[in-house]
Amino acid sequence: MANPEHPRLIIHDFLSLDLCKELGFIHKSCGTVGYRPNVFSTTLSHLIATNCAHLIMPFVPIRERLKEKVEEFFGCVFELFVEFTGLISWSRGASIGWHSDDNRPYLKQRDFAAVCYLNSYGKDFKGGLFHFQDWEPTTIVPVAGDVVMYTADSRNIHSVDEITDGERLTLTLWFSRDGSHDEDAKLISFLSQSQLHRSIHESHLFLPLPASTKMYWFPPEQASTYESGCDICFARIHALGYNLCFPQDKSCLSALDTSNDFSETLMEPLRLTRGEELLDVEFVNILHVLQAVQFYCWKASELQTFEHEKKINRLPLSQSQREEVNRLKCAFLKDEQLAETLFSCTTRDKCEQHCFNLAGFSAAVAAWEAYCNKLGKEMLMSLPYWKTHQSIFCVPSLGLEEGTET
Ligand SMILES: O=C(O)CCC(=O)C(=O)O
Ligand SMILES: [Fe+2]
Repeated sequence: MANPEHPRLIIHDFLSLDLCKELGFIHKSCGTVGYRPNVFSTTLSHLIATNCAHLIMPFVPIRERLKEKVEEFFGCVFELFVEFTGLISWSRGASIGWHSDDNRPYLKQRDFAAVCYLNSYGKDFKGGLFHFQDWEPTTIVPVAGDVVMYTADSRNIHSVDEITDGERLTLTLWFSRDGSHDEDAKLISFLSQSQLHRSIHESHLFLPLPASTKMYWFPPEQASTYESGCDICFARIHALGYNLCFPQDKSCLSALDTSNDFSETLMEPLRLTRGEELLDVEFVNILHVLQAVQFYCWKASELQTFEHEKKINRLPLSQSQREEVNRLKCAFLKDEQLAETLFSCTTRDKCEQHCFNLAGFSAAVAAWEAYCNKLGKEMLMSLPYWKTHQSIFCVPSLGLEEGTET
């Protein structure tokens, strides 16, 4: 039963560690610059907009379980709508002072919040403790898998300490009693539009399509000049020990030299380099590269047994490729120190972040494709049911709830 003066609930191990890692993969390969300084976010509508609608599938059972739990605990069965779902990460320097989550006129529809911690204090980041102003518990130490639920009103004034190292990651949902703020209805309409020309019977490649380059440029206020800061996708790739260059037959160097609008070059085919070597595989754009390297990071230890036919070779970098790598770095990583501050964690073992073997990486590229195709199929099969019910849910006949936690 909720304490009527401060209705809140903390549940440990609500999400499995693998689910936390999967959502981490989605955020680190699809996120954009967020709404506050040093904050990055991935919304479901952004996933749809970047041709990654299939990546909303892992959220579906979690949203359902969270909504049920909130309804049950706060005593409002079958009353709530999900108003917002998003992955939110905070890097060094981010914090938030005392506030309630409905504290703006445009946020009044928010009745309840659920914050799921996807990584852990002390291991993945420092700082970032959550505090309630009144009543117990006064402090919550974020641990991967735990969730805190509370009413969005002034009975639950809270704050988050400044992050001092690493990247703190959460899945945050807000719930409303007001059906006109139902996120599902908007998402389904957007999804229907975006999937109009797709059919379940065709096999598809679910390749990401970057949004406006401004959404990936940090810090955002300097987006128009591109004179400082970095592209966050580029920075994340770099933080994992990789660099980029163009495919052989392509010379975009002139664009880098002369045009201010060089940012578009990351929307074009790219290849990966590591140290003095080129990995001989072509990606359609920077988001494609980022998904592959983040997937490898997520799954590295499980890929030994994955059977596939994608054998990637490595070649020594030529002098001109080396120059190209450096020029791309100069263009998209104007402030290398800043990128390091945002996306690497000094408490973390660097070897863990940087380990690489070619067979594992080749398997990851193939396994990523299989993963996307599986989710894509499930999404396309679910969509007609979602449209009919105007609600996003696990369609039982598809067995989608198999992978969920209990
Ligand atoms: O991430 C958290 O622990 C809480 C974040 C928060 O208070 C908010 O986004 O309003
Ligand atoms: Fe909050």
